[in-house]
Amino acid sequence: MTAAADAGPVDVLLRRLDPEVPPPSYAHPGDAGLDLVTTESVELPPGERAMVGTGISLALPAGYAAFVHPRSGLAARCGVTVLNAPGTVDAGYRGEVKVILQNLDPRRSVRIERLDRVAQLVIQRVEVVRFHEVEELPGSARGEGGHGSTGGHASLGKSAVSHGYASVVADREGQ
Ligand SMILES: O=c1ccn([C@H]2C[C@H](O)[C@@H](COP(=O)(O)OP(=O)(O)OP(=O)(O)O)O2)c(=O)[nH]1
Ligand SMILES: [Mg+2]
Repeated sequence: MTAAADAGPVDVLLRRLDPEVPPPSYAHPGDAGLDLVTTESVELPPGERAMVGTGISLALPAGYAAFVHPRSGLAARCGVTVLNAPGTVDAGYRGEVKVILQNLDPRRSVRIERLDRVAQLVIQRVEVVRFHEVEELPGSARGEGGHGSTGGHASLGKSAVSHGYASVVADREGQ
């Protein structure tokens, strides 16, 4: 058993702003996400977004944050995702947790009903860092390579694999 599992659950203060909203709970032991319902009914035409309430507010312990993630079932079935995924709920935030939903289906309108489970909250420990500004950063195996430097996706074609993504972008821009 790990040290984290030994420590047991982290205590989080919860306020329910709507008595019909169930307290967030894990569907199965060991799940990372706590389903969030919405208190609002909204119609989302193709491409549209809406910020909806969840009927809860939290006081997370210092050193923790809650992240609003999409639900994969809603995304796969209806094309509805969380626009700013993952939304960040700061430990000091005392307002209602909101979800910014977007319908990415290009054709179908999606109706969200009050008390539908629309997103999931993942609560995690976060580090507080202190920056030390320097003129030069220490070297590393990766260096400045990024954004596809290790090889392109098949759909980018051969050049992406042989030259890296940066040169594909340059080709497209006619450079
Ligand atoms: O999906 C989200 C994202 C954020 N929030 C709340 C909690 C968070 O602590 C606060 C601020 O979020 P963020 O920092 O992402 O937004 P901002 O645009 O930077 O606003 P601010 O200037 O208030 O920080 O809004 C939510 O309820 N849901
Ligand atoms: Mg902010």
